[in-house]
Amino acid sequence: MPQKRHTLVFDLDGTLVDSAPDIAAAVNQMLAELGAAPVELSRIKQMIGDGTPKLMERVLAAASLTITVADIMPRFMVFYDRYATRQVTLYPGVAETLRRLKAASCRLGVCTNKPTKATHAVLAAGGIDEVFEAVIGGDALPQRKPQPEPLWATIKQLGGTTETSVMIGDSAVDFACAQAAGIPALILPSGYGMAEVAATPGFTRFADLPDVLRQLDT
Ligand SMILES: O=C(O)COP(=O)(O)O
Ligand SMILES: [Mg+2]
Repeated sequence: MPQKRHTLVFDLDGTLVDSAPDIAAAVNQMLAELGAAPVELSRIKQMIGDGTPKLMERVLAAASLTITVADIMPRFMVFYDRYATRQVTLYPGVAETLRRLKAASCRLGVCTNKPTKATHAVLAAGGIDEVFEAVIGGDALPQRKPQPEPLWATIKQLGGTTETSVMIGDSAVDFACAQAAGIPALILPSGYGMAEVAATPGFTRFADLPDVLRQLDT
């Protein structure tokens, strides 16, 4: 029997994959085209987690550019898709742990604020696309995390309920989304959004997940 909470919904950027170098490359290629100076990777990491429009708003502010997000977005997405899988890596233990959970009859989904096209490209590049039965990207619905709708949609596609589900993420956005949706969140300490949210005690590496899930039942 799988554990009580066996519908597992994962965040992508900063949780399953280290995608910040690719996102930074896309940002900085776009800035170069606009004649602006690059933004450091460490700063860009702090801008990831609320989706690409918010990322762009923060980048434009950091670079003191007055062009609007709406005007620059189509061009940024060209760079975003071009660079999406150049350097991306899975965090240690991710592929093995996901397969282990799947073998233990868990249903796995992704609920990310990353745009859908790049999400599928990253999952395929990491060789983990077939373990997920539901993938909801940041542009899939009118709402995005921390609003609960994309999380509820992922749970529904997985055939779960709020009683069977857990969100696994790396940021205050994931935490707030899980709270709004009415399910527990497990937050890793290694991601991008750690300035405003505490990591889940005992969850220091992705490979801890099966043990942390078992403890949720007790
Ligand atoms: O694209 C983003 O801003 C973040 O994506 P995430 O929801 O997978 O962390
Ligand atoms: Mg994230």
